[in-house]
Amino acid sequence: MLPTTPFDQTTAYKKLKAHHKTIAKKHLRELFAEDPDRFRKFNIRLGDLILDYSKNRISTRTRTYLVQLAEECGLAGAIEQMFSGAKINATENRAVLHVALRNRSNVPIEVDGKDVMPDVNEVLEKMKVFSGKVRSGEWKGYSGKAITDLVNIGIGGSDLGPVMVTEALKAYGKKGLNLHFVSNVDGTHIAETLKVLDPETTLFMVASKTFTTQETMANAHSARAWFLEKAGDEAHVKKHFVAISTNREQVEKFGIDPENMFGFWDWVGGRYSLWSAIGLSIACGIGFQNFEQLLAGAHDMDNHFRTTKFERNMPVILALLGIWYNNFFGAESHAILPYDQYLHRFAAYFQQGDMESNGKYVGRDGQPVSYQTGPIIWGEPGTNGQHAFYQLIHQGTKLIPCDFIAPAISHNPLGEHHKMLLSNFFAQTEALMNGKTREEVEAELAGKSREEIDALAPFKVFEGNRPTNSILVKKITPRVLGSLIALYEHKIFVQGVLWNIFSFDQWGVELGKQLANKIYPELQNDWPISEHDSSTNGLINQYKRWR
Ligand SMILES: O=P(O)(O)OC[C@H]1O[C@H](O)[C@H](O)[C@@H](O)[C@@H]1O
Repeated sequence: MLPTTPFDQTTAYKKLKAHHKTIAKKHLRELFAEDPDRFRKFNIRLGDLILDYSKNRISTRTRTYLVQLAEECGLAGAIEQMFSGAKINATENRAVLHVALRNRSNVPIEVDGKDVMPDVNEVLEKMKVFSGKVRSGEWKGYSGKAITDLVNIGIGGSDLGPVMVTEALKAYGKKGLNLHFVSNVDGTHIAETLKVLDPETTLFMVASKTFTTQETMANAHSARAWFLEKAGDEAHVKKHFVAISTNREQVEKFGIDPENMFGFWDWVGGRYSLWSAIGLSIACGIGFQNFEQLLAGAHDMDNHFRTTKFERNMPVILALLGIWYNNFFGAESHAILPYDQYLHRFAAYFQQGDMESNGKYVGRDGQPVSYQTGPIIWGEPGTNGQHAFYQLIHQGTKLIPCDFIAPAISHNPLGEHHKMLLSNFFAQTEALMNGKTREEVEAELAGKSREEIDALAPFKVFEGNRPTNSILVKKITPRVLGSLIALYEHKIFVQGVLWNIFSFDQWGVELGKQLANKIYPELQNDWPISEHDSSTNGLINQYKRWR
């Protein structure tokens, strides 16, 4: 179902364009001074999460127009299509049903007339049994010892989600069971990982939706060779290798017992797959009950997203604010800044989630779009970011909307640390909003000569008016994390709908794979190459001389 009017031709877009001219002149300080009730008007709470979006360059009128934009672009219909299993990933002719993976209500969801929930639950049950055995020590390696180390071998969506979540929920980890993640085809990654491992007590999880990804297959073969060097007998492989994939045939070809295969389906996108069997390392790391809590948290957000009016709908509001800066203020990037060390891979995770989903210039009608689509996503945890790149956010020439995320309760309540951390969290959004006026700077420099003040003051003035969202959560529990991830997933979905692009394919990634596959055979001998441009030839030939 394609929208009839392009995004930038809708009535709401035109209204927003005109409205932008007035509101862009306003300072956030003025908006707050005019309306003491902004916090109440611009916050949304769901369970243990609160989104305060009052420090944005918006008024209630902006929100009204943005919501109209969503309505005109057919968002309500699009949400229903996704939840009901329509094949909205049209270029691959697939449904998009990560919501089914965490559908704790078990209400049937059909794809091609078949309810997917029994299959989903069957795999969850298998994950429960397996993770239980690994954690309890019942699962034994070939020499009869319990497993002490799990190595997830996967890349992209088969790596980033499990890494991010197991790091975020490290406080729920199990002593004596260590998790490792190998993704890069650079031999250093697997070599350094294996250095500290013992084949007798190591279990590899080869995670790949397609089971053909070059990097993952190369790492899996090297892991197998390393294992067999000590274990000797091929028959031992089944105690130390499991597969997570949609491709049974390739799994068998690799030599992994189908008994040890955890399946999922083509309607699970790689970057939305941590809720599926791809989350097996998560379930092993934090325990299946906690994994279920993670699913439950996502399900809470799914229900909120599906049923709440757009004005009060967290993912919709986050998405619309992103569109406001991206398409009206010309912002090119968006920073995600968690004030929580456990969330140190959160921004990296959503680099794939967002940029692989919405990094597209062709609309759903096959024509190039006439407006900006997905932003550049980046970020690091606070306070480290403050001492690195915040200078540019405060005083640079670029507008960078930021999401600040923090838990009220720390898992590690050590002395005054958490209060210090949170005082930075609150202070930064306030400072980004207010900036520092010339008067304030002069007051600060009181006592210095007029000459000194005039020389220094321009550099110490901050114009402020930098927009931020604050997401304050009670504590980073599995349930809260589930909601938080689903919040961003749906934000991405909403933006894709409004920009009228296909958010669930990734043809752009294919090019890199094809090109590498073409050059790979050319590196098998020492003959000079002349088939490429002079730069590529020059580099390859130098490499051949040096290696
Ligand atoms: O899980 P796999 O089939 O090995 O795919 C791993 C990754 O491959 C490519 O990079 C895709 O663009 C990603 O979306 C995917 O997550």
